[in-house]
Amino acid sequence: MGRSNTECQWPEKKSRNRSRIQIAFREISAVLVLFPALLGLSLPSSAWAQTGTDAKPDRIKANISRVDRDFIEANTKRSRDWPTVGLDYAETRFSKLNQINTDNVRDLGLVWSYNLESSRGIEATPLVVDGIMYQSAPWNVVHAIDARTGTKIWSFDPGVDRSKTYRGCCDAVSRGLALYKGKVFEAAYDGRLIALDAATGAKLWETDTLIDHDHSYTITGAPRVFNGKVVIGQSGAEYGVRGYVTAYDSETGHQLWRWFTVPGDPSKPFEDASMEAAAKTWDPSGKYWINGGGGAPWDSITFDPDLNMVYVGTGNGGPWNRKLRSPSGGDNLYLGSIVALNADTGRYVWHYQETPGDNWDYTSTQPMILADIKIDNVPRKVILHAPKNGFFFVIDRTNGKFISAKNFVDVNWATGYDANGRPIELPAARDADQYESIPGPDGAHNWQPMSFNPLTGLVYLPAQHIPVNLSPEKSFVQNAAAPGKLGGLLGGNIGFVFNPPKSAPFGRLLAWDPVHQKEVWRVEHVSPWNGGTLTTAGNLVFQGTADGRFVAYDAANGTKLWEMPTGTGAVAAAATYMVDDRQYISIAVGWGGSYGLTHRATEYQNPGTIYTYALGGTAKLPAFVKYQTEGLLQGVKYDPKDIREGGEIYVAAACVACHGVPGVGRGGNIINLGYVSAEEITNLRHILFHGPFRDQGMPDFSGKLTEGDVGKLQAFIQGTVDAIRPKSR
Ligand SMILES: O=C(O)c1cc(C(=O)O)c2c(n1)C(=O)C(=O)c1cc(C(=O)O)[nH]c1-2
Ligand SMILES: [Ca+2]
Repeated sequence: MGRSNTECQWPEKKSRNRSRIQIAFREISAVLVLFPALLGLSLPSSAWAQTGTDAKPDRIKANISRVDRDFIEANTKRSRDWPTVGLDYAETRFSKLNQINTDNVRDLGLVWSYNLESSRGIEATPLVVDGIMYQSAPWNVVHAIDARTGTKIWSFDPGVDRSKTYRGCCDAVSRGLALYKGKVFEAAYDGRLIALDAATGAKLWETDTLIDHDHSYTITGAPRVFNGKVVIGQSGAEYGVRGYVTAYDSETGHQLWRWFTVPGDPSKPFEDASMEAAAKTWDPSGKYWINGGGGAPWDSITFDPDLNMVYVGTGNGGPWNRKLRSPSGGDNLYLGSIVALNADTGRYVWHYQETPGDNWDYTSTQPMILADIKIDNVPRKVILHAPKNGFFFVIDRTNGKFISAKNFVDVNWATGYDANGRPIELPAARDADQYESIPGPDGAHNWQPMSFNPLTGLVYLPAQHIPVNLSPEKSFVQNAAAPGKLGGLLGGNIGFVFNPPKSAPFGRLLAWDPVHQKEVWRVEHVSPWNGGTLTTAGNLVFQGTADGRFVAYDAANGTKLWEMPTGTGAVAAAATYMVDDRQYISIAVGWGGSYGLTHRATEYQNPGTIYTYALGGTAKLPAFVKYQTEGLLQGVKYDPKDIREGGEIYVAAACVACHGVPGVGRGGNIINLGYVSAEEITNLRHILFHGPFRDQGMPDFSGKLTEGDVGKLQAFIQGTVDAIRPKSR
């Protein structure tokens, strides 16, 4: 599906006189987007006018105590509140509110803004019940806010050790919170599940959800709560972990059940029959269990109260390259799958594997929507899903049977799915020594939530194209992963690639008809990595964009009806709710996440901010802060013969993942090393060894890089910048 986008070109194609090396390095910035989150920028925090709150703890306690299954199901009928991350159990992000609609949306104005005082990605949709808003920010700082006025009620900082941020691949993000019977639940980056008193922010209990701390586990996903159980997965499949989901008692934090996504060491007893079955699809000669095999369920978990099933979206293989993980092949269950579990026991019920034998970081963790739709005039209970691999899936959620799949952007790894729901693969995608992966590892759709409007019958999907050249990693050391350690990255599929991808990246908003599996309308954006969507009974779709706008479209045809600037790129999805009979819309903005670490599409770098809008709102936007850097790096001494080896170190030590390619692009939410002062690069050893940015998550390279490596890195950084510096005539 999808017209090809030929008018966009890589910028370098327009200029002719560039050396091969600079082109290579430019393309690496698009290639390697998935490693430890390092430097943040410290931002000035502006003063925000706030007008107070009358939200007293007793009132909050009384209201949030009501949030249980009955409340959430009742709210699904009217959408007055936004009590769960995806609005309802089905995670439709379709609000029945229509006070704001296509006729009056032009009168939408700002009511308040709230400074989250952060410089990293904001990915969470706020929860709002009875006018009390709960928002999670980077490193899991939780804010409780009066939604009428934007006044802080309380905030809670769980004290995540920021110097360990490099343990995760893709920024210090949190995808949201959960509410249940008077408590706020959050899963912290360091693996703790924490219950807070919704009225006061006091910690009620916390539990360590990680099975070990030697492997590089983190958590970025939102917990889900149902029937007194808090369910959470974790992240780390780029770094060698074994994925699992666990349910905890919402009152006490005691573990109730756990289900692993991939099998463990076959010489030990299997945890359950589903693991025994899965092990048959892995080649034990890969010794995959030493590093876990992957499958980290780092985002989507949904619940169907009627079927009493929990649906888990599982992650990619670790390492990505199947030849290293499972040398003789195999589907490697349950990577890249949707798995249904019994909600009471966590026992496996069914699975559908969207990407058998993953080789490309094609996770199925992307947000699911449970919908009841008619297909061939027969009512079906389905899951709508657009995982990274570029196909839109409709799956029967009662039994996991494949109904249909269609690519929603161009893909080059498979031509389609057969009637049994198996992809028809193109051999080059696994066998080529160098392969332009489309979709690339950032996916044709990533975690940015889609929404489904039953009135239009359309899914609003933030789609993208970020091609990446993959090549088997020559220096890969089997089962020796450790972030920030030379040669220890677990990609296994990312060599030092010299040729740029042939196609240009893009981002677009798609309106997708899941019944007929076809695109109905699209909006082209200036950049990939745009926000999740919200749709309403006012016939509207709302989306934040990478280039710093919050936009409303007509849900039927995609006509743009309204927009406001946001002062930074927006990636999270918005929420809407009623307070005192007035409909509000809130979005938390803050540029970041995997692609956002190294790329940007705005000239502004405002701190993470919640914007709240209503009809007739007249509040002023906060001042926008220009993104500023030093000029192009100049004057660092180096030996040109060190450039190439320095580049290999720059890739292997994962510098490129957070800092991009020196001088190519001016950085995402982390600085590009081509735009810092010569002193900083001259003194690089002081930054690499026991350096000053450890408290922002940069690894300490002591003992991992040598003094000689430092000189080579300096050569690569300054040499690359010199290669691309515009020549004076
Ligand atoms: O395999 C994993 O464990 C894992 C974890 C995460 C994460 O926790 O954020 C991401 C990914 N993979 C990933 O592949 C990916 O594209 C990605 C994007 C983002 C983000 O927040 O922007 N996280 C992640
Ligand atoms: Ca991944």
